[in-house]
Amino acid sequence: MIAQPYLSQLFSLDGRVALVTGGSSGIGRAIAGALARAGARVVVVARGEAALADTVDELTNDGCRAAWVSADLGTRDGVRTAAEKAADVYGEPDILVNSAGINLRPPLGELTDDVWDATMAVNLDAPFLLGQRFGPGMAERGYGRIMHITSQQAHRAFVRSGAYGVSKGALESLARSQAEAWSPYGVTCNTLVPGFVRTPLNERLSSDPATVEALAARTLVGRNGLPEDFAGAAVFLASRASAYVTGQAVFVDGGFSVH
Ligand SMILES: NC(=O)c1ccc[n+]([C@@H]2O[C@H](COP(=O)([O-])OP(=O)(O)OC[C@H]3O[C@@H](n4cnc5c(N)ncnc54)[C@H](O)[C@@H]3O)[C@@H](O)[C@H]2O)c1
Repeated sequence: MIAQPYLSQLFSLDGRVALVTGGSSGIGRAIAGALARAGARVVVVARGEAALADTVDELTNDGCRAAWVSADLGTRDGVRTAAEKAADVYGEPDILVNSAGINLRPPLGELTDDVWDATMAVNLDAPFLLGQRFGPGMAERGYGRIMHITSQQAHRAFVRSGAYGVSKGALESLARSQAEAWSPYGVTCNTLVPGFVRTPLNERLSSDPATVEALAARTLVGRNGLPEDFAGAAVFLASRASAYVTGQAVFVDGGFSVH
């Protein structure tokens, strides 16, 4: 039987350090906030200093411990430099959340090498490199939580899936590889799969009310997602409560994927 004090400790992130890429906007920002409010010290890594500073101000004003690192995760040097700067703040992370992502939407027929490379760099290479940098240390310390934010497009074709769907499908596979390598050492690796969430990522799609309504109608809950919908799942996957959950795709999509 699980005693009550033990149950609340299960979800606590006190003493943990988290690195959240894309933590200055949308889903990543909501996750960074949730992890910080659950007790973690959080470093947000993204592009754009104003949004980063604003995110960290919000958290520190709320009594949380948070810091930011500005980086271009679209280059390998950018990722490596960001990783070292982030680790300098509170030490190596126990929790790594890869939320930074881009969705350039040319149909496959019009896809250039440049769009392909840029998509893979941010959506797939950066999560891989950060995992390689921090996963072994987590395994050595006996506790780690890696989460990647993927997409419905990892699981089925959509209009203009192009490079984006491929990058997210590969990220699902990366999570399983990481889970296979590190789960025996206390490091779980999972993905969070959103439905449609209005954020700067899909500004153009979001500006068409008919599309937004049609997407909401495809959920079982009857509405599109909000960044805050990811808070609970992220705290669960970051905490000791999820010790036996690894290599999984956790759909936070209001039932979109099963409707
Ligand atoms: N919004 C949705 O409907 C939706 C659906 C499925 C999947 N996703 C995924 O969720 C994740 C978060 O998306 P969001 O909707 O919150 O997007 P967003 O545009 O609100 O945030 C993206 C974040 O990534 C960062 N970023 C982008 N390119 C970067 C780069 N080169 N270097 C450093 N940082 C960079 C941005 O600075 C920002 O913080 C993405 O991986 C996205 O693919 C979103």
